[in-house]
Amino acid sequence: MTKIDIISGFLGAGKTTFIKKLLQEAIAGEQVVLIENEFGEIGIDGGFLKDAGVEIREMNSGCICCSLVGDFGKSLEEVLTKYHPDRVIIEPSGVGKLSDVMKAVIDVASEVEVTLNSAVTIVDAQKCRMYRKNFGEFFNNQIENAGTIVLSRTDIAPADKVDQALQIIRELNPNASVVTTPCDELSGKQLLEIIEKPDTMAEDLMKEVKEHRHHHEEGCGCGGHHHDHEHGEECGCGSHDHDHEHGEGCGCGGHHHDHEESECGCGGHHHDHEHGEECGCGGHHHDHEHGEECGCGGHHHDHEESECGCGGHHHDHHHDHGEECGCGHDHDHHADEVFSSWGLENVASMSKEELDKILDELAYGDGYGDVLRAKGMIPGEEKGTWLYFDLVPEQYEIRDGAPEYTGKVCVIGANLKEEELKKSFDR
Ligand SMILES: Nc1nc2c(ncn2[C@@H]2O[C@H](COP(=O)(O)OP(=O)(O)OP(=O)(O)O)[C@@H](O)[C@H]2O)c(=O)[nH]1
Repeated sequence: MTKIDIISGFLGAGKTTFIKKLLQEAIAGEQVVLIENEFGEIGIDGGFLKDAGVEIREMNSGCICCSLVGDFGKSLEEVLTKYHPDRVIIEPSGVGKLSDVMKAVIDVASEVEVTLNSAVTIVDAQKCRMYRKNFGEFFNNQIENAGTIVLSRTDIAPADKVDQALQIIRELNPNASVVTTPCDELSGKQLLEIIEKPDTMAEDLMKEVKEHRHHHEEGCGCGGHHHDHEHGEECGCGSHDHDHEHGEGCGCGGHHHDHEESECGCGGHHHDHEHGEECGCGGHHHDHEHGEECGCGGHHHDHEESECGCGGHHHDHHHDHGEECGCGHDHDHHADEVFSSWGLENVASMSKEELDKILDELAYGDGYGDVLRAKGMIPGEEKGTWLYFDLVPEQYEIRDGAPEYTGKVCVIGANLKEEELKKSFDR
């Protein structure tokens, strides 16, 4: 049965680096298909992985978590039937919600014989706190749903940053295995062993799928999206119209739940859940604890220490007592409400010094907006030389690389100043 591994992580966390290590050192003999979902417009990662003989599917036109769920499912099914690979590695976009990607896989698993083998999240040890504070809605979800968390940059991060990151991870997900040893010091095989350890989240979901499949086989045969589940039954099927009885948890990722006796009254897209009930459904909703009412009619609540950067409606609510937000904004934004990307092809040559000056501003200044990730390959001044770069906040590198067919740049962030980017790169 094909194994599916999801390797998630925020923008620039180190997903590709980690996948390359697995491919080279742990699963070299297997037939692997990699499905990459880049948020940026231009697929820049693809090139070097192809050299490893891996079949790559790029999905660059949106986010698996949002509108592409259906397309993603189709793409995954196609890959499975066409290649019958031993393993499919999914690299969701850095701003994808892991729970959504897991649900999309589970959806496919109810139709095709595959198993969700692992859900891994790579977390940048140096920037964990900052990302939780500013982009908690996306960042926390990736941590909360992971079976294994791999801390990246523990080779360069100060010890106190690593401790801080660990503390945050433990708050959000007490159960995941956490790799704190720098990946360079571990072999790919060791890493694979850790991620293949029984992953309760993935296992629980798979159990639900099997039960669901069984239920199907038994004879609904409708092929459609309407199932009734009895008390205490869990479906996890990711479809949209289910009736669940009182107190039942569904985890289905759909949009219509009927639960009695609770009303938030906020006018947002949400589900009603009983006291202390958790839905985890990935729908548009707010979490209100016990008898809390917001009644604001708007869609965003600000919680202390959190900024979403989405430019939307913000209200200040302080949800005390057993508050569950943790980030917060337990409200669903689509990634493209918060983040945008800017890309350019046919970038003209520039000197290393010129590029360094631009990258310095991208990484440390605010002249281009809140830049979270930039990468590219640009012809250097001397004929035949190429400058490759990788950037995350407060960190970048420029390295020499092989000629590409054209110069490309991709920048991802919040509130990007596109005019300024254009002035710098499109000269
Ligand atoms: N020092 C150090 N650098 C790292 C580590 N992991 C990743 N990097 C660097 O961080 C940059 C981004 O790494 P990628 O592996 O491309 O990150 P990603 O998560 O795939 O990025 P996107 O898919 O573009 O969001 C690269 O320059 C890597 O060399 C690490 O553990 N230590």
